[in-house]
Amino acid sequence: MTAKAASLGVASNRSAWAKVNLTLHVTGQRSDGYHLLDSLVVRAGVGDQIAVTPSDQLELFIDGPYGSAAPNDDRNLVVRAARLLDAGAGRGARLHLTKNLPAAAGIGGGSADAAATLHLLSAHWGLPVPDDIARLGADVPVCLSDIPQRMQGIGEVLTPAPKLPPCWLVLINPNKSAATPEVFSRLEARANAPMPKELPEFTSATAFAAWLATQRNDLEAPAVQVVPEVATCLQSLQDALLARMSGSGATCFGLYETQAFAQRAAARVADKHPGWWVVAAPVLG
Ligand SMILES: C[C@](O)(CO)[C@H](O)COP(=O)(O)OP(=O)(O)OC[C@H]1O[C@@H](n2ccc(N)nc2=O)[C@H](O)[C@@H]1O
Ligand SMILES: Nc1ncnc2c1ncn2[C@@H]1O[C@H](COP(=O)(O)OP(=O)(O)OP(=O)(O)O)[C@@H](O)[C@H]1O
Repeated sequence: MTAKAASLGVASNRSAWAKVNLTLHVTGQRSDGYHLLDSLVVRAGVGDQIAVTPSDQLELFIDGPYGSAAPNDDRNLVVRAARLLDAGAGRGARLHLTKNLPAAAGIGGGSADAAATLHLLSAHWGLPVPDDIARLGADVPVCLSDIPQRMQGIGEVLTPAPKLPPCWLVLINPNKSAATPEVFSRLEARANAPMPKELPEFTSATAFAAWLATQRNDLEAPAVQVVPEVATCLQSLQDALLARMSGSGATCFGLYETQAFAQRAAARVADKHPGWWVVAAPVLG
C-alpha cells in the first residue's frame, strides 16, 4: 500500500489461494518427529481473502462461510504471522479475513492465510519477510509462492516446478476435518520412495495426469482411517483424469483438462452430495 493509501484508510487485499499437493511422498522422519516430504504443490484459484487497513492496534475480524472454523484469537495463523513480522514492536493493523476454505482440510487454509498476511503486512509496515516463517507451520514457506513448487525437507526446501500444462481441479471436502498429526501417526511406512530426481515436463493435461498416477499421496490410506468419507470422495471423482487426496486430507481433487469438464463434474458431485464443499478451480501458474 502507498503511504497516501494508508493515510486514507484504503484497504490492500490479497487472495490466500488453496494449496494442493498433487503428489505427497513421505520419505523419512527426523529425530524431532517431523516427516521428510517430496511433494508437487500447486495453488488452486479458490481461496480465502485478507484485507489490511491501518489501525493503532492489531485487530482481526473474520467472516465468510467457514469463518467459525478458524480461531478468532491469538491462535489464528493470521495473528501469529503478524506478530512474527512485528517482532514485539507493537505495530497495529486491522486484518479482515474472509474464510472461504474449510479448515483442517489438507489445503493449507491457515498456512495460505499466514503467507498472505506476511505479504500484505510486509508492504504495509515496510518490513522484509523474515527467514524463520516455517515456525508458523511447515506449509507456510510454500504458500508464499503462487507458482507450482517441488517441496522437500519438512516443507522448507522449495524448487520451482517445470511449467505445467493448463488444467483444472475439482476440490471436494466432506466437511469432516482431519487433524494432520493424527494422520501422520497412522502411517505404516515412513521411508518411502521420493519422486524422480528430475520432474518431467508435460505439454498436455492427459500426459501430466498419466505421470501423476505413477506417483502417490502416502497420507491417503492413513487419512481414510481417520475420515472414511475420503474413500467416497475419491470414488465420486472417477470421471477425472486423476483423483487423489491433498495433504493430510480430507479434501480430494480431481484433475480435468478443461474448465467445462471440471464445472460439469463439480455440478454433478454437488448435486449428489449437497452437504459437501465442492468447487472447480484452475491450477495457477
Ligand atoms: C501434510 C502437509 O499439508 C503437506 O503439505 C504439510 O506438511 C502440513 O503442514 P502444516 O499443517 O503447516 O504442518 P505444521 O502445522 O507445521 O505441523 C502439524 C503437525 O503435522 C506433522 N508434520 C507436519 C509436517 C511435516 N513435514 N511432518 C510432520 O510430521 C507434525 O505432527 C506436526 O505437529
Ligand atoms: N486462519 C486460519 N484458518 C484456518 N485454520 C486456522 C487458522 N488459523 C489457525 N487455524 C487452526 O489451524 C488448524 C489447521 O487448519 P488448516 O486449515 O491450516 O489445516 P490444513 O488445511 O489441514 O493444513 P495443511 O494442509 O497445511 O495440513 C485448524 O484446526 C485451526 O484451528
